[in-house]
Amino acid sequence: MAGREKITVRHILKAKQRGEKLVMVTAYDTPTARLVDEAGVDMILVGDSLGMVVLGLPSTLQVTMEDMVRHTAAVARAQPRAMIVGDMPFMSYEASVSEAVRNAGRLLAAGADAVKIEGGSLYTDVIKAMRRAGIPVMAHVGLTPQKHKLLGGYRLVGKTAEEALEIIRDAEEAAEAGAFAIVVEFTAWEVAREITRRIQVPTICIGSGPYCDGQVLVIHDLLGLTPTPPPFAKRYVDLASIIRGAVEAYAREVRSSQFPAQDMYWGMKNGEYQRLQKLLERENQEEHENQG
Ligand SMILES: Nc1nc(=O)c2c([nH]1)NC[C@@H]1CN(c3ccc(C(=O)N[C@@H](CCC(=O)O)C(=O)O)cc3)CN21
Ligand SMILES: CC(C)C(=O)C(=O)O
Ligand SMILES: [Mg+2]
Repeated sequence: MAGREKITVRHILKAKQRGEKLVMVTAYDTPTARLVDEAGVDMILVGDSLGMVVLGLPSTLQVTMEDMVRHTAAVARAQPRAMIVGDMPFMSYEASVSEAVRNAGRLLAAGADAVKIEGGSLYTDVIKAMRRAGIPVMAHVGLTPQKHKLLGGYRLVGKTAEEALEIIRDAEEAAEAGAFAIVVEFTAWEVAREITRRIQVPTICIGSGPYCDGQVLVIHDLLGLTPTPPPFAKRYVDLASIIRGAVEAYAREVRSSQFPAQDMYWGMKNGEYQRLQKLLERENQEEHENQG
């Protein structure tokens, strides 16, 4: 998508009508948000994958509103042209509609342009209430990692006609309730294609094939910083090797006294070192006099 102006919900909807693919990637901090924005992505997802790729947590279930507010604010400080989507963490929108709207409001106040919730049919009340509050909301269907315990792990979903139908209904009802886009995660490709054909709002896919209006990837997977990435995550660069190599070079140079070299340290003003020596000598003498 060309142009310099801030990307809004209108742009995202128009992209589908024009047949232009949408590009989304995660970011969790200011410098990364700046870089992915300079690369020209349409949307930055401050994902709750934060917990797994940045905070070292076992799953996304441990991620809190406080985590999401802090990292959404960090991304917003990059002032990206891309739309910032803040993931609603586990238990921030399930217990009640009013709590969901309040928590979504916190993410917008932190700088998000929209929020994302995991679910479809079961969350139409939440989607409608957010719309009523003027909060753009993205839905997320297929594999929903916050429900991995119920789903039985992080597996491909929609492989049977019954399961496929359920996912298609999720997407349709979320769109009907007012979601402006739908993330379709790790479904059989036919399911994502069917959803993409049936709904007016764009589908943003991850691990669900090419017949979608856009794609999303976790930045650490794309950069090669995830030790065991999901099978659908393409690694565009091996940053892990690059980082390890750079730090090994630094360690070598410190141990061999090559770093810091002459051009990387600085001295006092002319004559000041000699004056310092005299000051130190005088202090030494005074100490002796006081003792004796
Ligand atoms: N780094 C990262 N990238 C992601 O895309 C991502 C996260 N983390 N965390 C949140 C969710 C979880 N996702 C995942 C995680 C693992 C698999 C995966 O490895 N699937 C295996 C089977 C694993 C199992 O059975 O336990 C597969 O081959 O299908 C898929 C999606 C996608 N999301
Ligand atoms: C995998 C994407 C869609 C996500 O929800 C996240 O990064 O948290
Ligand atoms: Mg997420």
